[in-house]
Amino acid sequence: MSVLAENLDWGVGRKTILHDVSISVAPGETLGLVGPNGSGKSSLLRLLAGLKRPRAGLVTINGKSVVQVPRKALSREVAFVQQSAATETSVSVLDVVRLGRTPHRSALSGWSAEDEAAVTEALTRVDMLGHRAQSWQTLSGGERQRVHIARALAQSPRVMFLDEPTNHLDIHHQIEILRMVRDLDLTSVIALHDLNLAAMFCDKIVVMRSGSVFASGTPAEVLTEELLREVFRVTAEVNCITPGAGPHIRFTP
Ligand SMILES: Nc1ncnc2c1ncn2[C@@H]1O[C@H](COP(=O)(O)OP(=O)(O)OP(=O)(O)O)[C@@H](O)[C@H]1O
Repeated sequence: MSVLAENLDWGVGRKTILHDVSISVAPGETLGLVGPNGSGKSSLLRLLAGLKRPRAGLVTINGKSVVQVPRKALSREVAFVQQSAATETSVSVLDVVRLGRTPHRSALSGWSAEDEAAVTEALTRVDMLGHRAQSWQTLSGGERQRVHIARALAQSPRVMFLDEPTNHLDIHHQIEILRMVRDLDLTSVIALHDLNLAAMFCDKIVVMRSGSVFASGTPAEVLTEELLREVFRVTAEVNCITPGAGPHIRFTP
């Protein structure tokens, strides 16, 4: 499914938070959203997921305006892993991931073998099946993050929005989660702070600055030494070590 944002404006009160933002994600593509703190990445993801309405502009997923699709129907296609999402504390890991199946069930339908298979597969993919009976409250920060990703996967979405999904994760799980999202047959938009991971796993990168798109393109086109200096205020060497792979950034003191 394609995701298209056209000329989005959004703000709170008199404050403009996003201005004239346009992005386009082709079916199956993984788009990385990068930018300094406060540049508007989470706000843009909320607009893309239909949780907020833009003041101007339009978000369409597969040609349909997200704010016009009923929420349950949207949840069958679109999953959103939000930053530090909260969960009721007195539930098990399995309960949390089972919630991901809600959009696919009606009031009358029982728990099906398909639901069970989706939950088991999601837990396996994030390496949390062995924790399924554990209370969510007792999980570590990285384990909680992986369970929230599993809940989104259990939705069997065709589009996924992820807000800093690698937060709290050790380097093995950072790489595994991003590899999995890239390799799944879905369209994804991922807000990320680690520019080397963005270069490794994203087909395209959009760089946000002060609520607007500063640059967009392939990692090699976008992640230049000049852009890193101008947008992120860091000096770095950018090298393409392996032909065909993304650029590698070495930050210099
Ligand atoms: N509801 C709100 N009311 C007032 N200001 C807001 C609101 N939501 C976001 N902002 C402001 O909008 C700007 C963009 O915030 P946003 O969370 O989208 O940035 P971000 O790029 O995701 O940042 P970070 O990298 O720190 O997570 C920030 O300055 C933030 O303080």
